[in-house]
Amino acid sequence: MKQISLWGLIVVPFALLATLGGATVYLFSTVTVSNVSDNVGLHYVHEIEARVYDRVTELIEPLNTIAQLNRDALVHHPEYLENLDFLAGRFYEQAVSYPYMTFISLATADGRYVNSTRDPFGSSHHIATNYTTEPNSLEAFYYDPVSFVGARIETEPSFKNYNPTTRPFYQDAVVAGDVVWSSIAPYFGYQSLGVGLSAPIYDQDGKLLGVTATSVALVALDKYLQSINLVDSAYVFLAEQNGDLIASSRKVALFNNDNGVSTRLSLSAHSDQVFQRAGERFAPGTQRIAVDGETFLYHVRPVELPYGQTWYVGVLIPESYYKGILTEYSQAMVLIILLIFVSIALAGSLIARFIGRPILLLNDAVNANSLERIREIPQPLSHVREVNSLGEGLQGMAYKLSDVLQNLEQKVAQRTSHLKDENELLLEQSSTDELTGLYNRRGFNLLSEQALRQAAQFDQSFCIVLCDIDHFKRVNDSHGHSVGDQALIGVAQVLQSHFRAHDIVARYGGEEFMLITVNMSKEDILVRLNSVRQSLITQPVLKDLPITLSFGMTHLTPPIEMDLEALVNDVDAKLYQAKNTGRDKIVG
Ligand SMILES: Nc1nc2c(ncn2[C@@H]2O[C@H](COP(=O)(O)OP(=O)(O)OP(=O)(O)O)[C@@H](O)[C@H]2O)c(=O)[nH]1
Repeated sequence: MKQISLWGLIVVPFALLATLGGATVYLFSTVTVSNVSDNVGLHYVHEIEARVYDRVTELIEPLNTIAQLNRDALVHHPEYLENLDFLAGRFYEQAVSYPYMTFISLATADGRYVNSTRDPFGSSHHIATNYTTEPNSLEAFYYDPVSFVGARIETEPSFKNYNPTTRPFYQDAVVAGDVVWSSIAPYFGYQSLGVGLSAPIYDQDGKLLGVTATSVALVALDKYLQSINLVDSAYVFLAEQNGDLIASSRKVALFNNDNGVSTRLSLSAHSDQVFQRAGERFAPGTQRIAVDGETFLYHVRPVELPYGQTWYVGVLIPESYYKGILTEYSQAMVLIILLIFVSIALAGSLIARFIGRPILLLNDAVNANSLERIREIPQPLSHVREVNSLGEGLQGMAYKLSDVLQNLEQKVAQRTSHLKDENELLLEQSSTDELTGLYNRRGFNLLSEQALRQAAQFDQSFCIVLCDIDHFKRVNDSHGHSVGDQALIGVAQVLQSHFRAHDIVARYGGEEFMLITVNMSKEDILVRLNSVRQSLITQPVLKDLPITLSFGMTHLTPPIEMDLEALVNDVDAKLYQAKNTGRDKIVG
């Protein structure tokens, strides 16, 4: 079976997963970026538009509310027209809460005029009338909480022959017979466009009593658009249906005053190319326009105002911005996923290291086939409890095995030595004749070859003698077998006592003895054999029962050339000869 390391088992799958996961997220995010990017862009656009929309309605609402309030009040209380100072105070107080409410005014059908005038840039707020000091003389006055029209403000300019009934705000309202928008135009003396509502006031009989009007400074919207924290290269504007700008996110003069004639700035006449292109393609809805290599998502939304008025808010954002955000987002996702997988792989690698290395160490120690190596395994082996306990278990086992082996070795040594002793005993027993204690035939065979080799090697004489007790059967028959045994033991002792310790004296058969001497002269041997014969006579082994021996003898002098078998046959033949020729003799 194919094997894989623990490290490979943990790290490789996570590395593959990281690659696969990263690639999948990258592909998915790339597709997603292209699919959802426009939605993201539009979402951003709609959010800006909604903010502009809210700001416009917030600015316009009091314009309408106050005009309506004042018209309704005067319709139901035409007697108020008798006290225009009171109305001046009322207008002033109405304007206080609205910083950009530049004018709240009333022009009566008989040409009197009163208003609350507020500087759109916040430097002054006062009352103006054209009747206080002299008819048709438009002058500025402080607000007075008691008399409403307070002291005249000398620093403010005054205008003679001011007849409000000839002014467009009055004329337009009368012609329309209802609330009407003024056209958007610059205020006299102020760098701000303004727009107003004029409401004609009729009594119960339908008779025109005058016109009340409100006006608001559109610089509020211009400032607001410039205050929006737009992304780089994004644009937002507010324009009328004809493309004339009301406000824009780029700070630029929205009108020109040339010798008292004012000209509004239109989108298509804007100095910025993006506004120009937006002006050319100015229509509600979503479009894409390209300017200088940059593509913009362009959306125009109508802002519906009361009395049929519609303005338009336009937003342009560069595609690179929102696509860039999404791409960055998706790249961050890919990076995070890769980081997560790499972290997991690293953690896995550490785990593999914590588990795998100690296991390899254990494996090496076990494979070394040495209990010593296992006993030398460092402790603690690992920070992982299970692996550590495996190491401890193995080490404990190695110690126990060592003890067992040591005991075993001792036992084997003891047993071996015992066996050796037993072997030696057995060997001795197997070479020794039990009855006489002489070598038996096996012992003789073992030693006689060795003696023959020695004599041949060292050029020594070699003598072999075979002797047999004469008529031994009779001994057994007449005295019993155990007496026969005593005779055998006695003869053996006599033979052995007449030869050297290293000479070989063996019981060769029942009552046959074999004798081998090396390096002993024939004469010396004959002397010894005869001495044996003599000893058996003088010192009989059995009382009253003389024992004689017959001998066959072969004595060789160097060089020794006969083998043992031939020598045995030779002495056997000589013994046979001794037996057949009267016994109790030596044939050699
Ligand atoms: N007691 C006793 N007798 C033995 C032993 N081994 C052999 N014999 C006897 O030795 C006798 C040998 O007899 P034979 O072979 O006929 O020879 P012999 O009677 O000695 O006659 P010759 O050799 O011709 O002189 C037998 O009676 C055997 O029973 C033994 O270990 N003990």
